[in-house]
Amino acid sequence: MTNAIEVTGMKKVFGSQTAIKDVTLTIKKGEVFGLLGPSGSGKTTTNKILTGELSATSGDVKVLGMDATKFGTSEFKSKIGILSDNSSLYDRLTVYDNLKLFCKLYDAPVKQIDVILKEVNLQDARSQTVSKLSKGMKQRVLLAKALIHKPDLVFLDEPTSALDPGNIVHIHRALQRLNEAGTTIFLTTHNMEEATELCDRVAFLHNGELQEVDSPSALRFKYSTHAFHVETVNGEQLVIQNKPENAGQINELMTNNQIKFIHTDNPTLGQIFLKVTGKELI
Ligand SMILES: Nc1ncnc2c1ncn2[C@@H]1O[C@H](COP(=O)(O)OP(=O)(O)OP(=O)(O)O)[C@@H](O)[C@H]1O
Repeated sequence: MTNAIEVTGMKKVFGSQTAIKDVTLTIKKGEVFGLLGPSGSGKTTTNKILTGELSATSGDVKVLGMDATKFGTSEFKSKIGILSDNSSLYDRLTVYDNLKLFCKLYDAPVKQIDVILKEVNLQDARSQTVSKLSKGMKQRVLLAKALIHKPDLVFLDEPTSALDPGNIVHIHRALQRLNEAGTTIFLTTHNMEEATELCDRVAFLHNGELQEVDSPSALRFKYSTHAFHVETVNGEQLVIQNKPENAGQINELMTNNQIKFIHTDNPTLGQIFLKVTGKELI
């Protein structure tokens, strides 16, 4: 099995509202995949269907080779990790005791606690009571909880939303190390910088439909105007198309030491999303 997730024609209807229209998607094992979309686009619904919290109205959903009928089984639960809005901790217990409880629940060895606390850079907080932790530290404990049983695939719903830059860096580094060790990551976010930094591929979700699925780099190239933007030492702003016939102009500017700044037009994922859907990502 080389695919971690296989979704064909997935649809989810809530009463009169269709939250997910017709999503078809394959995610390979070992990938970091980002589902990007603004509020209400269907990210959480997708996540919940893939983790078994909700059933799709129609379509086929396979996760780690198992179809949706297996999503309630302990085998399925032992292979996936979840960090979402619903994830919680026991406030009155220490970080260590919280993780010890989850070790019991998942049948994971307690020696894994110190390994995972190191991964999220929280070794020094192991004896602290959870209620006394900052929001960012709590989020890192929640990530540790999602990873304590060494799942093959982790679902992360907005893992860094409203966190300060320091905590975001700790979480991103932990996710990168996790992925290097072979874990597949399914990330839902509306944070385009996060997606650009972490994801091998992203998909744009707009009104319950996928609009683009590709690597951030391929999307930025596809939607680039392929022009050089030059600011000269005299403050002149030039836009020069990246074409062989313009090589002489750039060469002349360089030879005469006229270039103050030069950069290619690299649209951000947020700008591309706006171009594709007509909507802001946030
Ligand atoms: N249980 C539910 N009952 C009715 N409608 C729902 C339910 N859950 C989600 N929806 C609707 O489905 C659509 C998609 O919601 P969803 O929560 O998946 O979006 P989202 O992209 O995760 O948004 P956010 O970033 O704000 O969490 C929304 O219009 C929402 O109102």
